[in-house]
Amino acid sequence: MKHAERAAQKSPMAPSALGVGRTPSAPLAVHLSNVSRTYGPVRAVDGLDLDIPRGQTVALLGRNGAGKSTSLSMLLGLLPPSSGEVRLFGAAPQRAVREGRVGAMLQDGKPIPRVTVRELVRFVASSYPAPLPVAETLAIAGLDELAHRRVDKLSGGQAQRVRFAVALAGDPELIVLDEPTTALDVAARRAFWEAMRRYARRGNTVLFSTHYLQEADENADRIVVIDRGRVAADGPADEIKRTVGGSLVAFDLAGAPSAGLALLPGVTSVEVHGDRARLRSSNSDATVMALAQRGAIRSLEVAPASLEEAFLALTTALTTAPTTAPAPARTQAATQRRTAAPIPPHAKEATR
Ligand SMILES: Nc1ncnc2c1ncn2[C@@H]1O[C@H](COP(=O)(O)OP(=O)(O)OP(=O)(O)O)[C@@H](O)[C@H]1O
Repeated sequence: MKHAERAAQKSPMAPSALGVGRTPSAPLAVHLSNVSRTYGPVRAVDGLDLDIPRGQTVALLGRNGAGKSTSLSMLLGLLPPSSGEVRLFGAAPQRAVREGRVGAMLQDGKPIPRVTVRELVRFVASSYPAPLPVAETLAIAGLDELAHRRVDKLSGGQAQRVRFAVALAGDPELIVLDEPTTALDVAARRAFWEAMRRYARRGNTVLFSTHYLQEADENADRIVVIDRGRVAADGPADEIKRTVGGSLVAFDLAGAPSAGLALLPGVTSVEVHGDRARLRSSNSDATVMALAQRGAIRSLEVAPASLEEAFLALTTALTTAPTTAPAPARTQAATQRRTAAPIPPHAKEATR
């Protein structure tokens, strides 16, 4: 079947084609409304709102302990929220999972010994009401060549693609991936994302968490940054970079003092490494003019902030325990205000 046809079948316009016993289509694949989860005194997720329309690929970013895995577990119905509402395709997550509409690849999970890749995928597919044909699953996951190999004898990257195939076997419309490429080498990561894009091109919805910001930038239509269990930013990568990250202005101090740089127009943070100063600016034109007036333009460079810069501006380093008390919801204006916060000096090490 052609991709376009399959995508059309999965559209809200064609509810009858969704498979035996599936609940009627809803426009949203994912709906989380004011969802919170506490573990004793730790508030891991704190009033999270997230709507994902069908067909979108969304990356969930956040520092260690930000609440990503907890959010994904609640979304999949594996963990009950302390409060709030979780719906997948307009129904309870357990129902969507039972109907095969959701596939997941979580952080844990060991391969079953002594079965081949094809046998495993066939077995998993047989447990769903309307599975994807095994050959199609193997092709999407890039496992044609490995179909006859034992799953417990594969490399880490190959095993990860098998886990992806297992998540695909029920022909889900939504796939949830928790740090899917951790510990994979560059080639294995590339192969994995190619497989994921083949799946997404069929009109499916993808939600993945990652610490590799470049992967999010390259593979997601939309990025949701979580900080202390809340949404700190939500939008296309370019928009987040532009509105949150601002620009980076770097120049050689040439022996001049760095005092006062933080007070220049537009400057929101200052880093000095040896003789090189790096300023983050929300108005690079004004910053450069002011530097020119100081005569500080040796080896001047102006560049848009990377997603990593924006991410660092948005998230708080976990130097202390995660929040144990409710904090005010972060609005768009609050997000903008946070741009003014200096980058914590240790922040670069805190993200991979
Ligand atoms: N089962 C648990 N019991 C107690 N606290 C937990 C439990 N699971 C998670 N937490 C705490 O909840 C917070 C959020 O954890 P979570 O695993 O959701 O974060 P994460 O963003 O997925 O982190 P990472 O990037 O390190 O995987 C952390 O402070 C963590 O220590």
